[in-house]
Amino acid sequence: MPIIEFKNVSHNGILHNISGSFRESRITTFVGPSGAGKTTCLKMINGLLSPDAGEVLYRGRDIFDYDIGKLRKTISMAFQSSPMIHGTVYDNLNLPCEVHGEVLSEERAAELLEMVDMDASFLKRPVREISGGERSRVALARTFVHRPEVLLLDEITSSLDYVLVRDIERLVMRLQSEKRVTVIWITHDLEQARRVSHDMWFLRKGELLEYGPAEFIDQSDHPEIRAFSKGEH
Ligand SMILES: Nc1ncnc2c1ncn2[C@@H]1O[C@H](COP(=O)(O)OP(=O)(O)OP(=O)(O)O)[C@@H](O)[C@H]1O
Repeated sequence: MPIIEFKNVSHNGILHNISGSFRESRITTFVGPSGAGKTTCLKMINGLLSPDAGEVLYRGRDIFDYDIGKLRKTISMAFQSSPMIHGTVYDNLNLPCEVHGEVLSEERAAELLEMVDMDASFLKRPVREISGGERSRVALARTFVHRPEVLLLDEITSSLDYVLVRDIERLVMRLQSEKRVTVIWITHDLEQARRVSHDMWFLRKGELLEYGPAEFIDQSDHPEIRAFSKGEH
């Protein structure tokens, strides 16, 4: 059974009758031209938006049948430019706990940093003093606070230079394979999508033109996909 499934999902004139699924413990990237509805789709998966028609299923059940607070622990999200609050790295890692009236232990915080190859001395550092690459690592560590089953990543490398982009890609791939999480990742960068994807979803103008194992992006007969894969968009 797919871990997540869209069934005839439409939303606000932005998404049109989307039906498709995501395999568990895989990296699926959302690709397609700007304005295609990628972010809108991602927000449907953790209940930030709801369909006007159709349903989004998590392990076979409509996501709105779940307690939405619990669901957001299971399905965690990181956005473009890694929004951070003022304060220390610890304060930022603690944020998802604070939202749920919990407190993150120092030990767990150190463990989370270790997962992203940072040492515990960073916990007391103000975030304004850390580098862009370290910020991205902290943002990624933060998505793991509640031991999620699914990570939703929206353009997490778009503000980084090429070397750091590759570092973060390797990190996500390592964490995905170690923790067996399901990753759903929006990227504007088709080369990045080719490097990291097991599967892809190709969206255009709110329609899902094709999805499945990533190779289709270079083998599709669909003229729109062929043009996109050759950079003609
Ligand atoms: N709250 C909203 N109200 C009305 N239109 C919206 C809203 N949010 C997004 N849109 C529109 O819906 C379309 C899809 O937006 P979305 O952000 O999902 O696309 P995207 O594929 O993620 O785009 P990009 O790659 O540029 O980030 C766009 O035309 C956008 O302007």
